[in-house]
Amino acid sequence: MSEAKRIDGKARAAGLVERVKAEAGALEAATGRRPGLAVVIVGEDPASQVYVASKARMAEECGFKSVKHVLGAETPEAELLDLVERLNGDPTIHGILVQLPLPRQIDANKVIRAIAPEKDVDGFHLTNVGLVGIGDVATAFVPCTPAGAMILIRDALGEDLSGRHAVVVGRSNIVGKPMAQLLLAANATVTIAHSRTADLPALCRMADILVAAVGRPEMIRGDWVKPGAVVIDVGINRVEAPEKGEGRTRLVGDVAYAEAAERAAAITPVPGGVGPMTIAMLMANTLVSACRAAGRAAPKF
Ligand SMILES: Nc1nc(=O)c2c([nH]1)NC[C@@H]1CN(c3ccc(C(=O)N[C@@H](CCC(=O)O)C(=O)O)cc3)C=[N+]21
Repeated sequence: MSEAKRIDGKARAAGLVERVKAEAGALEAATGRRPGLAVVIVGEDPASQVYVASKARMAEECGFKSVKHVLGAETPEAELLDLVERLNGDPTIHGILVQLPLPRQIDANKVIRAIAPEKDVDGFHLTNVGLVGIGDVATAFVPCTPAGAMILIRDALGEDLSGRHAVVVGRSNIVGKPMAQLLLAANATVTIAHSRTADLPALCRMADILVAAVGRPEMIRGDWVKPGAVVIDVGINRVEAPEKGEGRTRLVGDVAYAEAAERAAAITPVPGGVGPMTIAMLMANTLVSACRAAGRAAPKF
């Protein structure tokens, strides 16, 4: 039985971060300006706290100014909108990320629309969504998770995906839809599947590129994978791990890794796959925003 190549997203992300760091140094040397990233978190969700902490750590690692705003879980929407307005007007801040999900009293769509599109390093604002929609991925801020996944796919298969069938399982605005659009922009033939798709296993077996973004632990089984496929697992699910002891947990993806690895040509692990790439792309987007604000040509990632 042949074993798939394990795609090392952690190492690839570290390489990207090194490049971001070097470019940030060059920007500062030329203009005296440092990229600035503001991360806003509302409420105390422990998982969110961990992600926010790693984003702040990585920003500092890149030599960025990094600010974190932690607001109480009961914060009114108007107060968050005020903060976004202040960050929009702050010339030392080039990227604004409002951690999702938000508490129920806050309309996330309204908040995202309040972020200045040129500081929307998550790529969630309608302007950036529209730019990706028309295929202008060079101008847009592309959402970090699909952007990072796309780099791994290009590493495996090259720039041009003509003739390849990509199946994206999941239709969210933050992963599934933009992922499909990026694959289309690279000339892949794209199918978007979701919970209402008929015979999902059979459809997945047709995929040369299989992207799993459903949020269901190990839902995609080994026999759903076409032999030789490239499998990108976007899922990050925390499950109980009694084998590690009472009350312990571990992370698994949306793909049953060991089974799928027996058939795939290449596959991303969880952890250590798409997750670290997401954070690296956030740094890349923030650097690009700072370069644009300084009127300098931005590097391509
Ligand atoms: N406005 C907004 N933008 C986001 O980009 C955003 C968000 N809200 N809300 C939450 C999700 C989640 N997310 C992750 C990023 C990296 C890892 C990551 O690096 N994971 C590591 C493992 C981390 C661990 O061990 O817990 C890995 O996969 O190897 C995970 C999750 C970004 N998100």
